[in-house]
Amino acid sequence: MLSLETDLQTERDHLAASRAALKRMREHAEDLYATGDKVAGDPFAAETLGRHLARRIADLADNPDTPLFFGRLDIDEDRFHVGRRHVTDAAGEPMVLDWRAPLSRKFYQASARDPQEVKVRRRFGFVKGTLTSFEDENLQAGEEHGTSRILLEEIERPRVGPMRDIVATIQPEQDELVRAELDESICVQGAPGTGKTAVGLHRAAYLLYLHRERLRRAGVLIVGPNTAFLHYIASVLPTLGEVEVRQSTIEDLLKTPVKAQDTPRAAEVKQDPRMAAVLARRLHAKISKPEEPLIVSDGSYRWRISPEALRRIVDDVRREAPPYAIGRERVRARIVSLLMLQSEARRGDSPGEAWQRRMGKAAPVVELLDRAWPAVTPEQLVFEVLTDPADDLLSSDEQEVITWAKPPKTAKSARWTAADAVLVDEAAGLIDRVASFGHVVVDEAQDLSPMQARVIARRSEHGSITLLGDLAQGTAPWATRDWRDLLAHLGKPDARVVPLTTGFRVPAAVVELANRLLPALGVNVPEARSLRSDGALHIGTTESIEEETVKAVQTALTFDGSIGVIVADASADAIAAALRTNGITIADADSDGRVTVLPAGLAKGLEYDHVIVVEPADIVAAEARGLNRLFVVLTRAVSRLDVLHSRPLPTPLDGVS
Ligand SMILES: Nc1ncnc2c1ncn2[C@@H]1O[C@H](COP(=O)(O)OP(=O)(O)OP(=O)(O)O)[C@@H](O)[C@H]1O
Repeated sequence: MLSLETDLQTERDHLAASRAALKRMREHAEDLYATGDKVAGDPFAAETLGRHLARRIADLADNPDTPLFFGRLDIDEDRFHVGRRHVTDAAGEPMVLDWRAPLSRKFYQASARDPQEVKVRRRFGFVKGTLTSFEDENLQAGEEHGTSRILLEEIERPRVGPMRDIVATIQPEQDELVRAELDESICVQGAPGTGKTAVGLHRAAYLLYLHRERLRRAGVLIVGPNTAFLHYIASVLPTLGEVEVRQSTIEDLLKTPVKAQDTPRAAEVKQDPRMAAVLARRLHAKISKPEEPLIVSDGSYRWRISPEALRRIVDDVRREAPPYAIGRERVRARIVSLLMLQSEARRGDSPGEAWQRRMGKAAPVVELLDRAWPAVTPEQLVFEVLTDPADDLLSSDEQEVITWAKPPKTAKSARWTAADAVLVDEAAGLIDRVASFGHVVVDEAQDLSPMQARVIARRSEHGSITLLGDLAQGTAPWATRDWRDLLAHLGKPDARVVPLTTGFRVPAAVVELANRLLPALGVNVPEARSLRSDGALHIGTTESIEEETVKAVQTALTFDGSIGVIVADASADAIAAALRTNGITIADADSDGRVTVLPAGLAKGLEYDHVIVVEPADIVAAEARGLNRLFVVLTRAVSRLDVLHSRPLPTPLDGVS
């Protein structure tokens, strides 16, 4: 007992010393920042150094509630504390190792079967930033805790506020994915709550640590399903010291403002991959073979290029298949080259750059280009296709549903829909190059349409992707049923597909209930196995659904943590009103309350300690993939789930009580 207390005190001393060392590192960076413009040679260097130091200072911020280290490795006679960032003492000796350092990997991967030279692995328990306990595994003596108490406490803690990092408790199968190589694209098929989002965010942080310069230049992009979700995950990367990652929905990646709505049928046709071919064909149909010679004067001489030579140029460039606008410039450049050759032959010397530029812009050259390879904007191309979608790739019925109901006069006055915005992006990718990110993480990827997948493919052409999703949670009309199909649209057909099946969120009883839906969902995915045997499930029938919901929320408020009331989208306002009438504060943009009323359509990716699902039959009836939506909704609960219904439960849940 005495030795335990002594040990605890030694660790607390190390924590205090590490804090002091971190403070010293931060002060040093602040001093450098203050004198940066004196040491840097020129204003540009000063600016770069300034930005670097400002980032470094932000990196070194100490948050008293977030422990500086969470583990220790004893290897030979050395002890290494593992934490969120490197901390060194005044002599440069490590006091805390960053969790992403190569040596730290042993903290996550070592086991009694394969100790990897680790004698003892120690995990620390903290309460509000104070070190209160530790747990040792003497791996070389064959001692290993199946499921650590500290991990169980972490996953069973009440969830309030945004998502937190999981660095202290990353599991070996998650660690494999987090530390995959930068050039490897991976697809994670994970049942609800298996840590897909967590893995994706930690992989981004890991890659930024290992390939900082390369990725800072090319950028890292995280794509999530909606802004509520992005808000929920927004603080994970900053707590890991990474602030320069772009987080966006697919819609926000696109430049076109959305001002109109498609019918579901029109949206479905527009999101079909054949539309990519329709746009490409329409674009290339604009290219034509010159029939007339080009005759152009430079003020001193008149030059002539034969139709055959012009046709050869157009044919060659078409075969090289560059983006369309680059093709147009290539044709122009080759015409100017031919003119230069003629000029050299006649005058005996090479004309200068100004002459070349002038000839490239000469009216006859521009007229020829406008006929043979006319300039076009992405909006113009989509406008033309939606004005007259005649193409044998589409049935006449499909052509009809996507034709403008009220055709705008010009592309500029068009009111675009969300699916049109994707088509405009496709057209933009055909016309010009799109900048590629170094790495892209896509969450809830099962819902991407093929055309949306191509939006991502263009932005990750020279980078890798981490695709995260669950086929069982696909709710969009075009949601994929097979990862290979989606990976092909993403341009990464050979990516590894890895399953995750250990659930960290949803208690076993709730997983069991949700798994009853799986056979009816038409997808082939492994079932989840919950790590949590705690939790409570309650299914209640009632005459008055609103009254019962109010009662359930009042009971839920007697426990700790967040409460999510999930209802069919159309009933959300009525339920919120009933709760307010009964004096219950509901969280919204202006207030933080513990109770959220969530339309089922927005539940994806989120979690609440206590979930109250109101009238499952309505949630199922609201959309074509309503059963998949119910599967999502049922798996949001961390500790307790109430299912309230006045109508019969959907068939796969028949007989549960
Ligand atoms: N290794 C871990 N240690 C502690 N908590 C974990 C671990 N892995 C995941 N979690 C927690 O489990 C919960 C679910 O994780 P996450 O949201 O990443 O799962 P998901 O697979 O993306 O779920 P969904 O399918 O619902 O989108 C989160 O609260 C997360 O912090």
